[in-house]
Amino acid sequence: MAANFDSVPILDYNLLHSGHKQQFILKLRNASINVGFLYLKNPPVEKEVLDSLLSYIPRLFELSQEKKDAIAMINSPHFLGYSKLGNELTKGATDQREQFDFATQFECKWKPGEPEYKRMWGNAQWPEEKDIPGFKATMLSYLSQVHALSVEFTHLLSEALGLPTGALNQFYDSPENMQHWSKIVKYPSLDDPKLNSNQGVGPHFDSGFLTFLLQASQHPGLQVQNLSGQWIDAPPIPDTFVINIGKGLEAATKGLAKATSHRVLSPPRGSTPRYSVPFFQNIAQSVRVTEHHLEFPPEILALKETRGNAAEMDSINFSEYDRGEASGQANLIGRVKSHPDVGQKHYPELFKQIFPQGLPTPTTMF
Ligand SMILES: O=C(O)CCC(=O)C(=O)O
Ligand SMILES: [Fe+2]
Repeated sequence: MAANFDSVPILDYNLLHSGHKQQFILKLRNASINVGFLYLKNPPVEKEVLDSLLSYIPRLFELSQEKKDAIAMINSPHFLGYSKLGNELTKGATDQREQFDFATQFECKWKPGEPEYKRMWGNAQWPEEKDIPGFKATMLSYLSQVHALSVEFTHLLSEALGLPTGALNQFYDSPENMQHWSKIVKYPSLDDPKLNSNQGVGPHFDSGFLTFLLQASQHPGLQVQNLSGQWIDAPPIPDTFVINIGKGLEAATKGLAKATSHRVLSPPRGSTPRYSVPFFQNIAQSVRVTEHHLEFPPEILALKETRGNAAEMDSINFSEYDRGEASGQANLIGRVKSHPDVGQKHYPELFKQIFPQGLPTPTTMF
């Protein structure tokens, strides 16, 4: 029997600084092995920065269509920029969300002849300062605070999995050689005449190490799939982030830490839009996780056996990690599948391998 879950555990960051670190670590062990998701209450991000970001989000989407299109993702070999509603696919079906993909600051280092995936990291496209003064600075300080938390979290996670504190550092390059992604997402309600399904985002796994999600409005809609395939609600809880494990971390731990499928349902009729801000922690692009071996204590490995494995899931996969691909390549394939038009323009050879028939016709699933 698989160890199933029927809710997402809540871990209080304050436990770490009030003499209860061990309690936190034990909860993190359970969450990472058995659930793949957790809420982090009282995360160490300044309230001022959070409030400022929250107040910018509706204004960002209220920019004119012309200004949004000026920074469209199709301009960017880095898959950064604006995607209009219905421009993104999850497992071939259209997602009903509008979004801006941003990232931590990074100058593209790719040179012709080097692996293509290195071209994927580079400058974000930002709206013009005069159109939304102060937004870029706010977003960058938000990203740098969440980034600091993500580094701390990999250390906590190492301890939770019975490893030395720095054991996961081998998957990282020095900070100036790393880029991490984030995006700001709007899910319109079913009142929007442009919607042709309730798939805010379809069932999927995240690709990287850890995701730190800010649910930026008070809407339910996020759901997490448990081992028997049921969808468990993960509604917004004040002063929390939702943190989940990506396929990269799952592969690096040979399935001990679990990546969990999740999705978002569009807000119902009569509702205001739902907003969210995920931060995706990357690992070094050249790392092949299959070449790294982590030595877990037997009593921790035994917990994986007790958990068991999930039934087959209707979610997109990142099997490239297990096939020995560089993590950058696994991510690039994921991006081309999600944004085929951008892939076709900037990575035509890879695009042809993935979509030999040309641009896919999206399916819808109301
Ligand atoms: O918007 C959300 O709450 C989740 C988004 C998500 O899972 C993703 O973009 O990977
Ligand atoms: Fe996700």
